[in-house]
Amino acid sequence: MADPQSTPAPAHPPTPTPTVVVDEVHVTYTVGGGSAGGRGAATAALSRMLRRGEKRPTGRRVHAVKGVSFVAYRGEAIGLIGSNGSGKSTLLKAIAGLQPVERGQVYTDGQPSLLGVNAALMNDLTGERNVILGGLAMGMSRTEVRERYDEIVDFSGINEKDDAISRPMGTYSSGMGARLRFSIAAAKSHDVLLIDEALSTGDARFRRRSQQRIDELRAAAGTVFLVSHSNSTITETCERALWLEAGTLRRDGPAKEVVAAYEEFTATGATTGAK
Ligand SMILES: Nc1ncnc2c1ncn2[C@@H]1O[C@H](COP(=O)(O)OP(=O)(O)OP(=O)(O)O)[C@@H](O)[C@H]1O
Repeated sequence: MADPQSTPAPAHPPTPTPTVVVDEVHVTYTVGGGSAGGRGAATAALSRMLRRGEKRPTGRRVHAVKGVSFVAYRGEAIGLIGSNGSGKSTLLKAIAGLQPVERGQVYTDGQPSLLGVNAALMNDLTGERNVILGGLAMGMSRTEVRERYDEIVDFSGINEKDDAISRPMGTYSSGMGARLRFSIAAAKSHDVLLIDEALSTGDARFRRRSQQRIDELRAAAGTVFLVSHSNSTITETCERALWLEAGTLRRDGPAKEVVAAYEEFTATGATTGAK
């Protein structure tokens, strides 16, 4: 009988589990066109009166994402790169379900969480209150938030010099705010974590810590998407990258190869669709 020690079972790589399927997605914004609601309602009404009889202008359409398709799998960290205005943030918002899709479909397995530099924390409240509210908003229980509180504050590093956590968030530098936001979001494991530029504002030490945490989140079977203009952050953090240009997917593959192609493209000054 064969010794089971000496004849290892044939290696069958585990079947990858899809977590996000983006199928021919189009996202369009309508800009202007005389919206009567909100802050400018009186001005809009006045300009309508003055223009009475003129043909009403229709809203200008910005086709931000144009037929993008890909499948993301459990355990992947995927970088999104591309010129300003190429549709990266819009695509993340569409995956998070925060931006309606005009055509096509987004399927996600589990709840996606979008962590943006502008993620809504309250400037008037202290860092401490924001950690609690942010934790609750992400679906943690009060007990979980209490248990993780010190860890979140330590991870953010914002209390290293003084007691910044007891100050209103409005007094933080943009880097400090971004670090606290990342720390709150990263305290919980996510099925699909979408990070928009949050890492680029931190200092080198914080970036290293964040990368480690992203690796842990991936190991906990999540999928991480990371939008960044730092090519080195993308290649250090992600093994796969998607390059968007003017709303279309130019390349999808190993991060190093995609970043190299993008660098070649930017070196020639051929950027299109820049804001
Ligand atoms: N709320 C909005 N209303 C109208 N147009 C928008 C809106 N948000 C984005 N756009 C437009 O959609 C296009 C894609 O923008 P998006 O922010 O997704 O690009 P991006 O690749 O994330 O850019 P950046 O690298 O500069 O952050 C741009 O032309 C932008 O002007």
